[in-house]
This record gives sequence, C-alpha cells and structure tokens, in this order.
Amino acid sequence: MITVQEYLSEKGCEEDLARLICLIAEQAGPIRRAFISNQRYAASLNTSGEVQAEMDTWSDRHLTQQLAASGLVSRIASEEQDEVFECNASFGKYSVVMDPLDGSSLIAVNLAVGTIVGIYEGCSVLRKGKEMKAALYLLYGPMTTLTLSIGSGVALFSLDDDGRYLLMEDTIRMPEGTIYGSGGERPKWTKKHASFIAALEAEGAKSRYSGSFVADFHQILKYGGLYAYPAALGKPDGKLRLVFEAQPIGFLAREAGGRISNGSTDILEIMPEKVHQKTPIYVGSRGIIERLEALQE
Ligand SMILES: O=P(O)(O)OC[C@H]1O[C@](O)(COP(=O)(O)O)[C@@H](O)[C@@H]1O
Ligand SMILES: [Mg+2]
Ligand SMILES: [Mg+2]
Repeated sequence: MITVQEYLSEKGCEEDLARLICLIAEQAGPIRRAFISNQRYAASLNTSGEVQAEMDTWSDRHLTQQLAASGLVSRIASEEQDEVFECNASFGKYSVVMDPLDGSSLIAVNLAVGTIVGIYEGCSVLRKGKEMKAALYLLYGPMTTLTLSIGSGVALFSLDDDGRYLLMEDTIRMPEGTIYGSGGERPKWTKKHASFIAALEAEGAKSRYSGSFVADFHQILKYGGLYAYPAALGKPDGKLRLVFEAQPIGFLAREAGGRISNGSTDILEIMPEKVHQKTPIYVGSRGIIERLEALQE
C-alpha cells in the first residue's frame, strides 16, 4: 500500500499543496490524543450561536497554529472563529476553510467525529466550492482515516501505527444507494422534504443518522444514498455552514460521482456572501439528488 505522500506525487500534486495536505493530516494524532482531557463544553458560543465544546476550541487553536506556522497559508476561515484569521497574507499560497471538529455533540458519547478542510489557491476564503484545489476530512473512528480529493477522484487512507497514511481505496465511486440520514425535527420539516423522505422510505430506504456530518456522509460515500440537513419551518437555511461543511464535503461528493444541492441548486456553484452563512444540504447519490431537484416546491 502506498502512502499519501507517494499518492500525491504520483498524481502530480503541486509540492506545496502536498505539504499542506500532509501537514493537516498529521494533526489527527494530536487531536485524537486531546479528546481525553477535553470532554466538556467551553463557556463560549461560536458565531453560529452554538455552545463550543472544549474540543472545538482546542482543535481550532491547534490547527490554526500549525497552518500559520507552515508559511503556506494566507487566510483561514474557521467555524470556531468569528473573523477570518490572517496568517501570512502576503506570502501564503493557499487559503483554508475548516470545521476543526465536526460532530461535537458526539464527543461525550464516544461516537465517530471528524475534521473537515477545504483548500483554495490564493488569499480568498469566499469562493465557489468548485474552485477548491483540495478537500479532505479526517474521521476519528475505530481507524483514523483521511478521505481526500485534489480533483482527480476520491482516495481513502488509513493511519497506521507508524504514523503513515496508507492508501486503502483510490477513485471511490458513490453508488446509487438506499440509506438516508436527515437532520432537523420531523414536525418542522417542510412538506417537500417530508414527502421526499417518505418516498425514499416507501422504496425501502433505511435511516442511518448519527449526528456527525462527517461520519454520516462517509457512509453515503461508500454505500450511496442521501444525507440531508434541510431547511425547516423557522430555519430556512437549515443548520450546517456553506463554507466549512457543505463546500468541502460537496467537492468530495462530486469527485466520487455524487452531487450536493441546497434543494434546488448545485451548492458548488453558489458564491458565499458571508463566512458563516448556513445552507440547507442534500448530498448523496446523483440519481437521488437529481430526483429531488426535479420536484416542484
Ligand atoms: O444535532 P443535530 O441537530 O442532529 O445536528 C447534527 C449535525 O450538526 C453537526 O454536529 C454540526 O457540526 P458541528 O459539530 O461541527 O457544529 C453535524 O456534524 C451534524 O450532522
Ligand atoms: Mg460541523
Ligand atoms: Mg464543528
């Protein structure tokens, strides 16, 4: 099995981008080791108004320090920071968008959580998702895995005991699948969302929803199906963020032959206006997303 460094070199990945990807992937070790002493909630709220878990702020600080020290990054947009962090605005080749710890509500119950990262060339963090140079997520499950795309398909790596990420699967293709996970409170689902989920269930779809976007999406990437965090009555933009969650995950979904939509439009075509803006998310098998977008309101 080849390492992530060898994979990136074989794909002809630009050297500094490869260095940045490996630097980020290497932070899985320190982040995993930090869980045992960061089990509680901090006394602070993030810009989305969510109580921050200690692991949210720990991971955010740690990743920001590593990225700023690398000399490769000009700006960072983080779910856990109000403002865009200016690193080396004049030197850094790349800008990073990140959800340092995704699935925070599951930390206290030891379920799989992750880190989501998108990388753009240049110094702007408000870009269309399709312009991403790389997207990745780390998944802290029974194994620590890195799911990565640099625009030539999606590859999966597992971290071994020697700290190497070994290639487990290359060019992952998302099948048309029959599992779905939907966030939000069912009584507050819109009629369109509720009837779409009911149609999937009538066709035998099974619900798989843990409360961790990264873990729930990883199942969809492998088995096919649908992950949704929809608009709800009183919450027209849903819960998840366009820049830190939807764009990187959507880039990976599309690279695997899947699609991501806000219910009517390809999210990778949307130009963000604000760093912390939210969006309804439907991500999964191409056929399912195309069926959804063909539905009338
Ligand atoms: O608890 P809910 O409302 O089901 O929301 C779960 C969703 O919220 C999230 O935890 C939000 O992400 P963060 O944990 O990074 O804030 C997603 O990972 C998950 O899909
Ligand atoms: Mg998240
Ligand atoms: Mg988070």
